Amino acid sequence: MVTLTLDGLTARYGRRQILSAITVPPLVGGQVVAVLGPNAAGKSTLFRRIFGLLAGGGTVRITDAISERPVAYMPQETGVNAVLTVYESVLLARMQGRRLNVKPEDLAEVDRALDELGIVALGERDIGDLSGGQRQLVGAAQALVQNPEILLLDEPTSALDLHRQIQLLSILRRLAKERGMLVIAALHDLGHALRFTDQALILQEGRLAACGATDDVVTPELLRRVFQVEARIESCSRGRPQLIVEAAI
Ligand SMILES: Nc1ncnc2c1ncn2[C@@H]1O[C@H](COP(=O)(O)OP(=O)(O)OP(=O)(O)O)[C@@H](O)[C@H]1O
Repeated sequence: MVTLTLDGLTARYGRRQILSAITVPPLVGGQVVAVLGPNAAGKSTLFRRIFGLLAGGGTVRITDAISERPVAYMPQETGVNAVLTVYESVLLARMQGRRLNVKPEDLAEVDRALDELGIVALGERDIGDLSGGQRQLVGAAQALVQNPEILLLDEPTSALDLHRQIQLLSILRRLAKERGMLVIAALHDLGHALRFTDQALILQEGRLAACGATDDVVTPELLRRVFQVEARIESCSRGRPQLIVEAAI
């Protein structure tokens, strides 16, 4: 199974240090990992550093990958500056780094990604004409169509309605298990993190405040210390953890 190890990662913008020595024990495929933290904690910077868009100290080690390009990345903001249909944009994402020699299996993968995300009906629409939420699902399709072993998603649910948030997180969880994929997603909804993710990395001011099984790590004490909210975690009638926020501190 693919494994990602982060060892002493640092990153800076100009002279400003953003990430300080982020060391994370091996993250193994088949699970969903949440990257959590307040605004400006360094979540997007960590994704850019892992994907190689940003240089810095420390090492990003990927072991036991099968493909040559095992990582796909969906940024927080997916710019739309091309006149392409949704289908074309997802196909283009599929062909990244390869000659534009489209094979039937490439088209099948595009169909599969659109189908997984429930956006087949958007296929012929221009991406520039989509709503924010629709565009976010297309961004997820563009990442998924690459059949990555490691999928990095920067706030993939921020523009989605509640139904689609739950749908996308459920799909990611299923695909992680089915394909042995390592899904790493930045999330602001800690309740969703508790329900849909196996592990969590908590960032605070560019440092790793905690990491481990989400249930173990997201505690009232951490919510107070890092997220500055007074909150409880209770079990719902189905035994799932439920986050109840009392107040901002
Ligand atoms: N291109 C850039 N140039 C300079 N500073 C940047 C740049 N991008 C981000 N920063 C700074 O780096 C820090 C971390 O930003 P980052 O976007 O990684 O945070 P984040 O945890 O993803 O935040 P959010 O939850 O608000 O999306 C912030 O202080 C931000 O102002």
